[in-house]
Amino acid sequence: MQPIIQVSRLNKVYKGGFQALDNINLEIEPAEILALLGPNGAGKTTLISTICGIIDPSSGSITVDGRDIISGYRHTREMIGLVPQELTTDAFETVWDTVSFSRGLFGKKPDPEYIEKILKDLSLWEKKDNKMMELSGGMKRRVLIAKALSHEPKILFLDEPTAGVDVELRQDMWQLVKRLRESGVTIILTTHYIEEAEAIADRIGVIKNGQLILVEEKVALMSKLGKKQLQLELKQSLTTVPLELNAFELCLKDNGRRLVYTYDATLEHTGIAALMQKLSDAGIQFKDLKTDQSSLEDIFVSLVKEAK
Ligand SMILES: Nc1ncnc2c1ncn2[C@@H]1O[C@H](COP(=O)(O)OP(=O)(O)OP(=O)(O)O)[C@@H](O)[C@H]1O
Repeated sequence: MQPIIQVSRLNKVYKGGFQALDNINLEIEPAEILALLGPNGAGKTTLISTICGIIDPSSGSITVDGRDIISGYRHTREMIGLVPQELTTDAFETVWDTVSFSRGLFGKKPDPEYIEKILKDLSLWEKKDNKMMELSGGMKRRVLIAKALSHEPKILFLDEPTAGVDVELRQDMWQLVKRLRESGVTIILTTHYIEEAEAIADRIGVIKNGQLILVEEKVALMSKLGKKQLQLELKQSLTTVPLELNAFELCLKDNGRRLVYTYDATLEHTGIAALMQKLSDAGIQFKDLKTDQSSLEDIFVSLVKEAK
């Protein structure tokens, strides 16, 4: 299948010389949900703004639906809905007017039935005649999503969609994103919340210092979560791991005072019983033992550290 978005060797150097994107290559499939994770200032907003045509790339190319975003700007921009991070709406306009106006900006004929549907989907129907300034922060954020969907885009970018929203609204948004994907919309979101990526993404990309340091299927990434570590604090320190324990690929830490065994917790036979037997045969005694499980958060933190 042809990717709906293809980013090749993309670089962005801002005026003043700061390189915000460094040789980004990325393909996004139709109707997938891609979550972009990364620390503050990593380049997430710059990347999505460049794909949306709001920021000019310094070099490299981007195609959307097979068309170049610069030479085919009209078509590619029409394909895209963008929900920005900042709340930018006219305080005195009503919900209905602001959403309808956004549709008009794309030269689409008015379609009150469609606008009604999205307002209902976003639980905004009761507020359709309210002025923007009369809405809560979470509602304003939903209006931004309604605006982004007003011209029926095939691709939706959400820049930190649930920053500062309550747990209930966050769950609603996740449901909405999944429903949109089921209707064939491709979704790219940036987030600081690892549990958000875990809950809805098909793939996860990690950006650090303008570089895409990883893009992986969430399931594959999560399978790494099945890895657990058994930490054995030894009574007497070792200088090396005895040969007869080679099969367990143990790691010796803390100047030989700690042995670490990494195993797959999802397997029926973890190898722990066999390890215990071998340790006893070798006369290795331990004072204490504990297990650690890596979370997506650990994986993320270590990836970001490694990339320094
Ligand atoms: N117009 C600009 N001129 C110069 N530098 C900029 C400009 N916009 C962004 N930057 C810099 O580019 C880097 C990436 O910013 P960007 O907003 O893309 O990060 P981000 O990953 O979205 O961060 P956050 O999670 O904080 O929103 C930052 O160091 C930022 O200061």
